[in-house]
Amino acid sequence: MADEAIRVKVVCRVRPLNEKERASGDASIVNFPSPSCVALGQRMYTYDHVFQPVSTQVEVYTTSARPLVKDVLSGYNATIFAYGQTASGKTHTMEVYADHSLYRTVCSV
Ligand SMILES: Nc1ncnc2c1ncn2[C@@H]1O[C@H](COP(=O)(O)OP(=O)(O)OP(=O)(O)O)[C@@H](O)[C@H]1O
Repeated sequence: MADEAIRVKVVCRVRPLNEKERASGDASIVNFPSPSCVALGQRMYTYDHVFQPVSTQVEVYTTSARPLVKDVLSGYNATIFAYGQTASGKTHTMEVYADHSLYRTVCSV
């Protein structure tokens, strides 16, 4: 199927370990064998794109949401939703404008 005909895209964002997790000595078991792949031990999961813990809000917005904003402004419908277990970073990813460069990016679409 041609890429433009694929109407649903799934991206995965892996958040960094938080302070509490680091303080308890937790270690990440997630590996990134390719830009679209997450590995948990022997299990591999493939997505349209994978954002590693170092990814920024700007990177996530630019890759995932910005094209849809353009489509919506052209009169098309689009939906973005976040799915994941509690504290996995859904709110952070959807709502946190942590730096001013993102705001500029949003404003300039
Ligand atoms: N990419 C990230 N970089 C830094 N901190 C993050 C990131 N993603 C999430 N966090 C932090 O992890 C914590 C949990 O994130 P968040 O509240 O977004 O999770 P959630 O999936 O919305 O949780 P819930 O389902 O319980 O509402 C927050 O303190 C948030 O600031």
